[in-house]
Amino acid sequence: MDHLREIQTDGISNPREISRLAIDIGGSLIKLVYFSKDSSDHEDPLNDSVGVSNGVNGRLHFAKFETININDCLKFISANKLLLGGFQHQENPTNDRSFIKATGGGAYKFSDLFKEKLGISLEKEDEMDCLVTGANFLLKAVNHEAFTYLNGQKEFVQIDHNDLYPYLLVNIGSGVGMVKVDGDGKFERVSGTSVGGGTFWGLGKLLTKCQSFDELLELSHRGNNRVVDMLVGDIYGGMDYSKIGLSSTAIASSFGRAISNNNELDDYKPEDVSRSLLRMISNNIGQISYLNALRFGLKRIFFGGFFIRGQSYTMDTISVAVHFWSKGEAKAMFLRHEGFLGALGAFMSYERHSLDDLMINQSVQIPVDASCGTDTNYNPLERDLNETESMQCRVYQA
Ligand SMILES: Nc1ncnc2c1ncn2[C@@H]1O[C@H](COP(=O)(O)OP(=O)(O)O)[C@@H](O)[C@H]1O
Ligand SMILES: CC(C)(COP(=O)(O)O)[C@@H](O)C(=O)NCCC(=O)O
Repeated sequence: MDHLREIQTDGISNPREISRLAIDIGGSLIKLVYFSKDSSDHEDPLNDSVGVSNGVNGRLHFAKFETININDCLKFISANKLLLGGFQHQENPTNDRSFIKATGGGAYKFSDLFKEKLGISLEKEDEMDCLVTGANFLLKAVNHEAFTYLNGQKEFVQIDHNDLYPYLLVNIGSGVGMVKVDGDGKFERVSGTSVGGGTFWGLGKLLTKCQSFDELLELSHRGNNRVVDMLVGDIYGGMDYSKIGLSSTAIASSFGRAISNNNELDDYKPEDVSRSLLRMISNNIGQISYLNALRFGLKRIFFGGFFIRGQSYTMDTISVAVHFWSKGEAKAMFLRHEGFLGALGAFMSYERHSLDDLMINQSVQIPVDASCGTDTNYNPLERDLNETESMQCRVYQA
């Protein structure tokens, strides 16, 4: 995890310019979102497009840590002085923060630890609320946020703000939550499954003995699931079962091949096991998602959560499942800031409350000019942003 810290510190040129931190502490990962003011920026009273004044230019930064390494996260916050208000600090130097917005189960579990180690309270925001706020924010404010992925082709989706709702939001974290979203703050958690990212990582670790999630993913790239999975053709003597629409190469039973001989786990290559597991879990989530979309007549399904990690195979499997089961009626879409929805929602929640004590009435409006990675050689078609992205944005005074 150390490398994550190094990468993330790169973006902070002047720690005193950091302000407004929000945190999402999940079952597997801790996600941080924080704002840094551009050092050259002067508060600008002009903002004709949204009718508010005193905007501050800066960047939103994203960082993540494994929840089991929470001490690394605490050190990162401390070392980079993320708890000190940056631009508001100059105006009122005595106004140090005493709380940060936090969501996810860990906001409860680790509340005392934050108080003890950083002297800060975690102001808890509901996880589902934050997920939806984060997703709506990204879909409305960020160019090139949502994309489809089918047959290796990534295609960005133009979001029509007037025709965004309803949609199904599927967050694949440790477990999986499925939320029907009808508008800003209007949503219902309609389903979920415990077979999610934690299952892939946990089972994968036991079966392959690999040491990190990235290693498990790496293994899956090299694997062949057909060695482990039982295909329709294995059962039907190489033939399709065309009467019910199953080709001979369709998986009839994930891991089913392991019963057909006397092989032990050691007889299988870890990469084949990893690939089969990834496919099984992705396919299952795709299918359950489609069934829930069907329940409510939803055509659009947005997938978030760090299980996805921008992985072609994962996205392709989910997309194929949605496409297959819906007969092409429903569309699977993915989000570039996949794992940061909750943290972004918590960040946005500063706006919804009185910030008198905290921010001298400063609040984030949806940044109409938000765009991603503006000053790097950014190519949204090629980059996986999970680790290093920051987003140009503007914070407005209410
Ligand atoms: N570096 C990583 N370490 C552990 N799990 C990871 C990592 N990157 C991606 N994952 C996957 O992402 C899942 C967690 O996704 P996330 O959206 O952060 O959920 P949570 O809020 O439950 O932590 C893990 O269960 C695992 O499948
Ligand atoms: C309990 C949770 C909301 C916690 O969120 P997470 O840390 O997994 O992102 C999630 O794991 C979940 O929705 N699990 C599925 C439980 C179920 O519906 O069966």
